[in-house]
Amino acid sequence: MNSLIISGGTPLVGEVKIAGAKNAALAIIAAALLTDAPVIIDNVPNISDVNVMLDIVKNLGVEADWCEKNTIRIHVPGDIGYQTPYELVKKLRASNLLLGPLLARQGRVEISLPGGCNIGSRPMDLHFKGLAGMGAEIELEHGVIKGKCDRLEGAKIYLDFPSVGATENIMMAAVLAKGQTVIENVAKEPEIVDLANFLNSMGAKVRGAGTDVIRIDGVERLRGGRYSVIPDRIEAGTFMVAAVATDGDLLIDGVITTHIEPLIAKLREAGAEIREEDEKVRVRRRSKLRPIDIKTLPYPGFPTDMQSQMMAMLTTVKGTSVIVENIFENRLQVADEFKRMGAKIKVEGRTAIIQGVEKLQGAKVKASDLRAGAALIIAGLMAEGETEICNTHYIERGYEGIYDKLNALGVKTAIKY
Ligand SMILES: CC(=O)N[C@H]1[C@@H](OP(=O)(O)OP(=O)(O)OC[C@H]2O[C@@H](n3ccc(=O)[nH]c3=O)[C@H](O)[C@@H]2O)O[C@H](CO)[C@@H](O)[C@@H]1O
Ligand SMILES: C=C(OP(=O)(O)O)C(=O)O
Repeated sequence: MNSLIISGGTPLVGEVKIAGAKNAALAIIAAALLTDAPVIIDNVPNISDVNVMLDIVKNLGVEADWCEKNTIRIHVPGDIGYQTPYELVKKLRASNLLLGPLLARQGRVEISLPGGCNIGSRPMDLHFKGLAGMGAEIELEHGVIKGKCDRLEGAKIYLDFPSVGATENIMMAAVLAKGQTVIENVAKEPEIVDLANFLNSMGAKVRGAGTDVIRIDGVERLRGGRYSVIPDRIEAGTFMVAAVATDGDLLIDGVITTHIEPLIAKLREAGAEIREEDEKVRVRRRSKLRPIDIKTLPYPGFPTDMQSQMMAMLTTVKGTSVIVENIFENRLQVADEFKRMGAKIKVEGRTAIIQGVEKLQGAKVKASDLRAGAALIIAGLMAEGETEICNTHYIERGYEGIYDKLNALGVKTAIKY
């Protein structure tokens, strides 16, 4: 497995362009299976998660290819398969988003329990409950989710927790169902709204995305079309934190600031200056950084996908910062890697107590998930000397052209094979 070598001590200075949102693009690719007509999707990030998703749908018999840089074309002219192989789905958590579309389209699905990063137990009970409420029979046999149904029927579904994936799966299943589906206590993430906008652009009737209740009136069929994915708020946030952590000065192109309000608030509280300039955001320090407390929560709370990067930044902020991780129980494990670099962090259950140190030192460390990898890049940039980050495949899951972007900002990186 490859490692990334980073020479520390360079403030990030310059301009960086943000790619399309991974988590919106993955759901939209799955949703494109709901129509027989061709669909063109623009602003798709060219990252390994998207390429694995394309391989999975191609394996089902779907035409799915890049037609330009960041543009894909998906076409499902007729019947497709309903079984997805373990070898592919083990690489990608979001492969579970095929459940709703395959049930709606084919009336049948067999998909191995999805893989992905080791960030927590990640059950799928809410996906199953919602789909079963609409008439699907779902069971788990030898690690394979098996589902079948006649035409799904609209239903009233309450989610015990506002799960992003469950909201998306139920939404996608409901657009072709008979009658109205009402989903309560849904996730409100911007990627949910993007998926709803995409579905509506194809003729679906989805209302309320971005609020607690989504209402979907099922239609007979969807048409094709062309749609552009929203910018990736987590990639943007990662560069924002990196700019502040390295005492740099970055102009970030492609940020919808309303999508990252909790991050902006926390960075400002820590001493950052964040200014909007012509649809770009300029980020640098305003003052010496101060310790802060963070609690991760479903949107519009502070995103779990930005927690590790903030922890990296806080390792050298004088005083005591506290992070509570409420979404994924294993996401504080990155603290052990920061400790190899000289950080002082105590983890108790879901809480990390960070005592700021003067400096981090470069070390050999290991990414255990995508955002931990991104956070270790930030720590490597902050540290004295060289940092070697093992398991770069995690980073490549979600950051398009990350090494080139860093190099363009003056950072020396190398890949060790
Ligand atoms: C591809 C994608 O969009 N990934 C994002 C999505 O993941 P994902 O859709 O998997 O995250 P969920 O919102 O479903 O999970 C949130 C919490 O709900 C729990 N849960 C979820 C489903 C279920 O059936 N039962 C259950 O208990 C999970 O264990 C977790 O504690 O949202 C997460 C939370 O914002 C992000 O970190 C991921 O980047
Ligand atoms: C956890 C993430 O993604 P996934 O849900 O695809 O594992 C992430 O993007 O940080």
